[in-house]
Amino acid sequence: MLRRVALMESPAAGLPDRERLLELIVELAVVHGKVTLSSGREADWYIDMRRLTLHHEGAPLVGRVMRQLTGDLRYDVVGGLTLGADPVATAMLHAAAQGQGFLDACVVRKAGKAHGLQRRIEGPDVEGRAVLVVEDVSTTGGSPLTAVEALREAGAEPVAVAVIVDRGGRAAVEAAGLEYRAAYTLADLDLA
Ligand SMILES: O=P(O)(O)OC[C@H]1O[C@H](OP(=O)(O)OP(=O)(O)O)[C@H](O)[C@@H]1O
Ligand SMILES: O=C(O)c1cc(=O)[nH]c(=O)[nH]1
Repeated sequence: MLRRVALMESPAAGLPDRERLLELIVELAVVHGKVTLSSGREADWYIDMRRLTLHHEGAPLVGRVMRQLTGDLRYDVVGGLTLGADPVATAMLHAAAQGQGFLDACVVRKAGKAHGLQRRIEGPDVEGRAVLVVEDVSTTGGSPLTAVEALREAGAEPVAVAVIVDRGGRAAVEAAGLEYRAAYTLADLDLA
């Protein structure tokens, strides 16, 4: 029990994981200024989650917070559309490896590879397995839904979509009949 409490706190700041991760997102990832989003839409701010998910303190926190967010779901593979999803999935794999049980990760390519084994989904085989689809930030929900489609084509069963920050993807994912979980909303980041 003592060990579990210790794992849920960020040693660097002495804060609970969820609070420290939120601090880091605001500090490292939120950028104000004109940007074009993946969907082609214009926006006045951007959340560059790669600055967080590839950060020495951010990555382990991402793994623990996302595992806590999805602790009641049954899945044994985690992954999503490359590139944003990749460090989220591997952080969760490492968090799981430090606890009980196991978790494999996968990477869904944006397009199938033309050489080598020509796989669209990289990593251990996902056929017949329950997969949690993840994202760093979700705006239209298009990226996780592309991953869901590719995983189904490969014979996997996507069980839910989990994102670190929801920028608006919930409606599309839920309309596609999938459960959607977000660790933080725009209100948490004072961006709503
Ligand atoms: O909800 P959506 O409208 O799909 O937008 C969000 C996506 O945008 C970003 O990735 P991006 O498309 O910039 O590509 P990258 O992961 O290769 O950086 C982000 O990592 C999400 O995957
Ligand atoms: O919609 C996007 O493309 C997008 C928004 C955002 O805040 N961050 C990001 O990486 N992508």
